[in-house]
Amino acid sequence: MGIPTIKHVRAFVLRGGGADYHDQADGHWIDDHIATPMSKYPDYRQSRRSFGINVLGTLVVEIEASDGTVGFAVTTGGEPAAYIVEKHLARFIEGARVTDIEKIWDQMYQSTLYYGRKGLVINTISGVDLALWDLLGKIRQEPVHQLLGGAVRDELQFYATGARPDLAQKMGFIGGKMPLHHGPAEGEEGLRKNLEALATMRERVGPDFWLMLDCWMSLDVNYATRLATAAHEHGLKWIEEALPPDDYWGYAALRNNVPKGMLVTTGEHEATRWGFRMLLEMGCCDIIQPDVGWCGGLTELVKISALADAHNALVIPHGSSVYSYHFVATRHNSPFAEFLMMAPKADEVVPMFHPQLLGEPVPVEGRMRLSVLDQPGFGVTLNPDCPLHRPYHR
Ligand SMILES: C[C@H](O)[C@H](O)[C@@H](O)[C@@H](O)C(=O)O
Ligand SMILES: [Mg+2]
Repeated sequence: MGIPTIKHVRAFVLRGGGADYHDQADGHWIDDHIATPMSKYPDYRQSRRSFGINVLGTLVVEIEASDGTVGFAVTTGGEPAAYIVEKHLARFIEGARVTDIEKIWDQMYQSTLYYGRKGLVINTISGVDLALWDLLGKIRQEPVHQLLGGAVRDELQFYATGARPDLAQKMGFIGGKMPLHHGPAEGEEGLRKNLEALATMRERVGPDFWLMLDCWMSLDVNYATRLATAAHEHGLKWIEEALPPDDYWGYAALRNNVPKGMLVTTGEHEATRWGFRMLLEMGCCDIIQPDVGWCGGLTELVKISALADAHNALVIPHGSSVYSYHFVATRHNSPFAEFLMMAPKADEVVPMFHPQLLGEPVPVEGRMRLSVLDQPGFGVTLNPDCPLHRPYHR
């Protein structure tokens, strides 16, 4: 029987958590006075939703093959991403074979170069790419990690991102990454509070549990250097995304400045092999953290990971649920993974993309057996209780 072709691609939008996981209600740790590049404006300091971190919402890409199989994926993109899928990218997808993943990726990328390259357009391409991998896995009745060449480990281990590394330690995670709460605009008092928060958590977790700070692009080289230097005495394992993504020169300087043994990490808002080539060749970081739903999808992340491997850099994808789990399982230079604690008080394990995906696995005692991922494709289905809206129906 011939290779099925793609009959339809459909783009829907969803609100309320899920892939746009910053889209949460009041009182959630993930929106509690976290330092950002907007923190210099007091009106936008308390809440990231106030400046629009959740403005896009979730893009759902659904791809239906000629044999009736349907693959899908979710990522951050919402209505503008749906427009790009339906009005632009659909022409490269419909009519292609389900195995034409590389060709479709190249045509989507090259055809949007004049307005894409990073951000929303690459998020959108990522969503289509992930849906194509899900579709191929479902047609071949294989999990995506097998399509990628197979797992290199039987179990994944996770660090937890959230407000409570002390609770994450009790739950069996290998480390805890805390959001930084104060940026340079809050001066010496803010720096002192940042360090007090770290010292308090170190006191609670003891000397060996990994503690990291996520700075979400909010700092400058001098502030980040002072923070890292002072945080060294509290055993900070890595300082994450201290600077804006385009400041490759700043990251290279920061990596020279931080105390020996402290890691510099970044990449969740970087995109494509060319962006990560810059980070790697300019010596910006020790660990790259691409988000597979934002960097170009799985097809691009495979290329990025090979580049990193040649530079002896680890690839620890920014938490993106099953999409990063299947990838991490297959890469020797991805020895652990991120799990974002999406419970409002970071006090229990809930699925990262809750409530959008049925069958979404979660770490147990900070770990995930590979067998949990042995379903066709990415092994999840869309929650029918989430009301899909197709804004650009064709
Ligand atoms: C916790 C951070 O502020 C972000 O919300 C988080 O999504 C991201 O930076 C991460 O590394 O998980
Ligand atoms: Mg981060």
